[in-house]
Amino acid sequence: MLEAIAKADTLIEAMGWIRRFRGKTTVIKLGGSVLDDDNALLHILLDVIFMETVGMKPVVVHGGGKAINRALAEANVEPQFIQGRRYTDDMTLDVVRRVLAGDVNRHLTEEIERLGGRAMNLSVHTTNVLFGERLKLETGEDLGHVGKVTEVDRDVIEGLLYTDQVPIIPSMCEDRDGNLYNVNADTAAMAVAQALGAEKLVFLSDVNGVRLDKDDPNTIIHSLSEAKARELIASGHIAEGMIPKVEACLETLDRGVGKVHIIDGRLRHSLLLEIYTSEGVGTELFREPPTATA
Ligand SMILES: Nc1ncnc2c1ncn2[C@@H]1O[C@H](COP(=O)(O)OP(=O)(O)O)[C@@H](O)[C@H]1O
Ligand SMILES: CC(=O)N[C@@H](CCC(=O)OP(=O)(O)O)C(=O)O
Repeated sequence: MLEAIAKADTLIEAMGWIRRFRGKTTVIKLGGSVLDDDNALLHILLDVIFMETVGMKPVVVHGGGKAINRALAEANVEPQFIQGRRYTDDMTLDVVRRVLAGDVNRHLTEEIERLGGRAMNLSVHTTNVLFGERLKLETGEDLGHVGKVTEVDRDVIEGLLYTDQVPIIPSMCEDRDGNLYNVNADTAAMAVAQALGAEKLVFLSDVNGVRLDKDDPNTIIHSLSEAKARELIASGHIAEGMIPKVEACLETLDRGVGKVHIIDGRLRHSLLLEIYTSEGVGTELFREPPTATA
């Protein structure tokens, strides 16, 4: 009996948070690292279903870099990255379309349905909602079929949210002529969060947050200002895959998304802990208010 009462207490405690976020959109970015961990993924998807059940509006944008690497290895193709983006030739684009917009996208959708939630896959194989153009690097290097999102079909996404379905969106886009592009999933999530004016954008990765020393979890920075983040990128403390993630966070804050977090997808219920506890988990990025001039 006491145990049941404690459970009821927990529900009552959560009521304030549930009220606060009911009807608000949260964009959740799932990266290759958590997509590859079945146990972590199970608990993330349960959290997503819980959010949807209590009236929040979760939208999932996903990558699948590791699954793409595996499929390329089977075809004896060595992955090639330029400034954190995958060089994407015709053959690689076919793999990205099959693996990311096909297998991974379908798997996530089917898992949510299997666990009792409702989800809809919005990919280039079904209904595409991400439109864009070829990405040109300032250095002039050619990335092949790599794109950036310039337009998001809000109506389709909001239509699903209205009918309590979780949209599942892979990081590919299409241009006006029907050409397909491979998009970095962090930047795709950023574009979706901006277009929807999301309350929150949460990146689920395989680290506990942004760290001062990338190999030491104890050096996590819980609250990171824009100026400090830029300093850490310039000094090399923020490196590799964390660079596009932090840059996407900063650009998102510039465009009116309420809160941006990088959290550990392997920590059980990290998504719920982020939303329903005052301390939160992981790293929250923020912009300093403009300093008043005399
Ligand atoms: N300062 C840092 N703090 C935390 N992680 C960092 C940092 N600098 C580089 N990283 C690396 O960034 C990785 C996360 O980026 P990435 O592998 O692209 O994740 P995902 O697949 O989840 O998108 C971490 O596993 C870590 O190795
Ligand atoms: C252009 C580009 O680099 N696209 C990425 C898209 C997937 C991705 O970003 O996946 P993660 O989030 O798992 O890293 C790629 O081909 O790997």
